[in-house]
Amino acid sequence: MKIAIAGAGAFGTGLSISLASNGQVTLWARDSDAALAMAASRENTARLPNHKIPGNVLITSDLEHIFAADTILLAIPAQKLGDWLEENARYLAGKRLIACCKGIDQASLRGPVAQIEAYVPDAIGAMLTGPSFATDIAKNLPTALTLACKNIDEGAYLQACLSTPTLRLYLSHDVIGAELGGALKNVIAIASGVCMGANFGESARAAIITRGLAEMQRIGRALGAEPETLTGLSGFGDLALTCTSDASRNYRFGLAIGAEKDFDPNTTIEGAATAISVTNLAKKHGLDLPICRVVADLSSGKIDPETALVTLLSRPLRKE
Ligand SMILES: NC(=O)C1=CN([C@@H]2O[C@H](COP(=O)(O)OP(=O)(O)OC[C@H]3O[C@@H](n4cnc5c(N)ncnc54)[C@H](OP(=O)(O)O)[C@@H]3O)[C@@H](O)[C@H]2O)C=CC1
Ligand SMILES: O=C(CO)COP(=O)(O)O
Repeated sequence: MKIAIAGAGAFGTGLSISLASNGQVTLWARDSDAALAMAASRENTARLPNHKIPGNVLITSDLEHIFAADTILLAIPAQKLGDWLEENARYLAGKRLIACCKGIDQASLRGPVAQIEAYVPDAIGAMLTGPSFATDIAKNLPTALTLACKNIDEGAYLQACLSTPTLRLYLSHDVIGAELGGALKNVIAIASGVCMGANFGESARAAIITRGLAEMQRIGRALGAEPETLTGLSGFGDLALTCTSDASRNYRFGLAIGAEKDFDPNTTIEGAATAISVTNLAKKHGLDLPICRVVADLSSGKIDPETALVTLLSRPLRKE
């Protein structure tokens, strides 16, 4: 298997470091200066500083190197994936394309694998997702992820090739569940951060995490996801990590909203755009996802944390 990674952000770089323990890997950055600097210093100082990139990672801005691989990990933010796939579709036919991003596209309301299927129908689409900070992966700390692929033989092949002694992949055929878990946990992490930033308390955060999981299960049921996926690594596992750790950018974004502080607008915050996508998806399917809805309004500055709290608490009492 010839492995390439498109997207040299924190996650793409972390994955390249980890997968290099299995053999040669190609890492593609869209910016040629960034690629040259990384190749010279063997470090991604902008996105993943203080982690050495091994010599068997070819760092390039030349897409030809990506297209020479049969297996391409897509570590490009979810809102940018569709355009990238559309632009490069003719070179991606027949390849194994593994989405490593977490989100629902705002324009199409599709998850990452559905985007692959839409733009490159004859590729083998898969999803790599679950609780994993790029820094932990780069340090080869023990990590367990879900590899979801509808084609179970291809999935098993990818599981074997992309696992390392410290990166343990569990196989699933439930692509929709894996897409939804990764996407929604970021939305709930923002809510969790807002809760802590606004000093609503740890009990309230536990309620948000639990009711957030209920929203994940509600939309999962409507879209045909398997319940076990949403309580597995790619659902509950990633929700637990992201809702409780300062290392999460989505959680920190929520903290800043809660504390009414500024936040670097150049940070990748998948949950903000996805909150809007999910709210629209819920409308389309006649579902009530109140936490996702307030996160969409908080992220776009339409409401403040107090209003969000009143909105959530004043809803009619109901059965759990
Ligand atoms: N960081 C983490 O711990 C984890 C991240 N993920 C997921 O991985 C995905 C990427 O996140 P992450 O790497 O952290 O983000 P970063 O912000 O660190 O990097 C984003 C990368 O995407 C590139 N990029 C942005 N827009 C485009 C585009 N239009 N075409 C091609 N490349 C583009 C950026 O290039 P440039 O530098 O030139 O702007 C940059 O290399 C997200 O969906 C995230 O949820 C999943 C698990 C863990
Ligand atoms: O997805 C992640 C951990 O699994 C990374 O989370 P953030 O994008 O919030 O940093």
